[in-house]
Amino acid sequence: MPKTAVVALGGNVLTLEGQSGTYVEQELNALHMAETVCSLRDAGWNVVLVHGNGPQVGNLAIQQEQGEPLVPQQPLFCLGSMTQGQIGSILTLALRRVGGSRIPDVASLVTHVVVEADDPAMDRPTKPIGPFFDADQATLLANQRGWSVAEDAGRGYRRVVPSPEPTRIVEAGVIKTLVDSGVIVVAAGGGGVPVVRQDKGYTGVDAVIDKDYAAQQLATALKADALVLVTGVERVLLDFGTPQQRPVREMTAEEAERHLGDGQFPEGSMGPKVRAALRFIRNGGEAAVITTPRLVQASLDAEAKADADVGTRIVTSRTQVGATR
Ligand SMILES: Nc1ncnc2c1ncn2[C@@H]1O[C@H](COP(=O)(O)OP(=O)(O)O)[C@@H](O)[C@H]1O
Ligand SMILES: NC(=O)OP(=O)(O)O
Repeated sequence: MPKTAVVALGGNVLTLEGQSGTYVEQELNALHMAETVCSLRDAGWNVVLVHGNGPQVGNLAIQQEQGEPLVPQQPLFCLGSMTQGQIGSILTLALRRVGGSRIPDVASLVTHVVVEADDPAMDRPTKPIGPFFDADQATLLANQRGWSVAEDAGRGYRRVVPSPEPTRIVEAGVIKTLVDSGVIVVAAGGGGVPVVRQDKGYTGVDAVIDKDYAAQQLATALKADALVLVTGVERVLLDFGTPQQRPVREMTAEEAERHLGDGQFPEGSMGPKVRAALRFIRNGGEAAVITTPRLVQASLDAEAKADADVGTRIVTSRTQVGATR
């Protein structure tokens, strides 16, 4: 029975820092990610890809604003579904191009994720979307357009929107059926389209769910063997951004919890990744990995030698002596 990895891919991996988000940029960046997924397939893993959409959904929201009054704006949750189509298509094309006959079918699934209507996060915008601005531009845009803006992990200012906790993946059952039959599935993109339960069915709410938390929910629901959080840094760093910063090769759940409690990982960047990894382990998962596309394969190798070039592994119990550096 092949193992299953749920791989979360940051929106910032598709639109790199300094890029504006053209189609060609995203297409090229997706090819790198496709190489990683194809190597995982070659190593016998079933793969579910959960992509971010922060840069893309924010760009789309600006395009919507510019379109007024010629065409009506669509709600934010609906823009989330549009980015699932956009990025799902880019990833599918990249996988087919890189994988050719090596890979089976690829399916990108519009996915809805249930949130609670009374989640306090709905009144507290925290999720950065769209382009980066300097402080003056951000203040101007906030005044002109009624945006909430905030500083994003030392990289500049961005629009921020509510980001409630995902509680259930509506399409988890069909995703499992596809994965079990060997299909590479792109699902819960952008954290999923946020919906709340109604008497009959669901209705969308204006928010952007954190894709790392949605990926964890999905990984737990699928009883996946690994949760892989792909981002722009090879390893999680302790004392990030200080002269004392140092990489972590392996953290037990207890250590991850302690470092989170000590405020080592900022909300809106590394915090959700470490918390998602921790939740996966606490809900029965074996190992979670945080790294760049280049090191995914090696990082999933639990037997990797102590000096191997790997990312950060979050595990139930220590596998390597002296692995936390
Ligand atoms: N403790 C830390 N260790 C490593 N990177 C950190 C840490 N704290 C903040 N970061 C920053 O967080 C970024 C990852 O978060 P983000 O860019 O939001 O992720 P995503 O790839 O999902 O878009 C890293 O590239 C790094 O700049
Ligand atoms: N939805 C989401 O978490 O997107 P990013 O990973 O791009 O921030």
